[in-house]
Amino acid sequence: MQNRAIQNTLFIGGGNMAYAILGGLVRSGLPASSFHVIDPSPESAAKMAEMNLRCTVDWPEDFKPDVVVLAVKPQMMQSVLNQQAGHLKQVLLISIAAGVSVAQIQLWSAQSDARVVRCMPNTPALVAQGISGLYFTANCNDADHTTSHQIFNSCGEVVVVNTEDEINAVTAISGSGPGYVFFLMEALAQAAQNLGFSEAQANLLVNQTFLGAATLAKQSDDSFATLREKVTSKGGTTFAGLEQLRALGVSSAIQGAAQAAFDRAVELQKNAG
Ligand SMILES: NC(=O)C1=CN([C@@H]2O[C@H](COP(=O)(O)OP(=O)(O)OC[C@H]3O[C@@H](n4cnc5c(N)ncnc54)[C@H](OP(=O)(O)O)[C@@H]3O)[C@@H](O)[C@H]2O)C=CC1
Ligand SMILES: O=C(O)[C@@H]1CCC=N1
Repeated sequence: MQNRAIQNTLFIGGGNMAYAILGGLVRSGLPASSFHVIDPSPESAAKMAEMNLRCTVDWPEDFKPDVVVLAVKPQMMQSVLNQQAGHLKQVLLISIAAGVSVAQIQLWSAQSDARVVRCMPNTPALVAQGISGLYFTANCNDADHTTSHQIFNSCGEVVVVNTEDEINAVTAISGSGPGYVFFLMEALAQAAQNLGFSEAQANLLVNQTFLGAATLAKQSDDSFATLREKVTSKGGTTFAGLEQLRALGVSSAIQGAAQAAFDRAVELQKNAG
């Protein structure tokens, strides 16, 4: 059973990530009238209209939200919170911005006791296959926990972290993670085309390989390493391919990518302050 707050939620920022979360929420069966989006861009308004969601440039005087999701770029957060501070008293503030701290949100919204949740979702939320990290400030009440879980469970799975720094780590792994995965998919699809497949065939081969491997890994008790070994016949083709990945340092490169994303989240947090 949904509580009332989730059906009274305003998003500030209606870009890619807001669209994905709202897509998950609407597909979960919540009425479009539960939500309102503020975004100055006509493209965002058009995309929201596809889901029958109201999107305005200014604060809607006829919509009094219980929850406000802060979904603008980190660099915009200070000016947005300064501008909207008068509307944000008593509401639950859920920020999805990378590298913007609870202290900054409380300072910029002029509410030192604001109930703030830092959330790090990812774009597969759009197809209810997201994963979101949630960090709750101590002054969030039980209803805030329930509401936040309901919002992000409607878009996939939820992991609660106990320290704010862990949200930067979630950002580096699953927040940015789909970007790394799509990068790998692009590379494998290019390899398929190099071997003579059409673009459509290449995309089908790659899509189903990633989907199948991820589904198998999720449903299996085997570790990722064991699953990899089960594909790799002695002296066979996978072995030859993996040798090349090892020789080129792909594992270190991926760990380096996650570290760079983490460092950038920390840097954004420092610069924003
Ligand atoms: N994309 C992702 O995969 C993820 C993103 N995030 C976080 O989500 C947040 C949004 O990212 P993303 O959706 O990718 O970014 P987008 O640029 O797609 O969306 C931001 C939107 O906010 C709009 N905007 C700008 N100024 C204002 C304003 N004053 N009031 C209301 N809206 C405004 C922008 O309009 P305009 O374009 O006209 O400036 C744009 O439509 C970021 O903080 C990011 O860290 C978190 C997890 C994953
Ligand atoms: O790239 C970014 O900064 C955002 C945060 C995680 C995914 N996209």
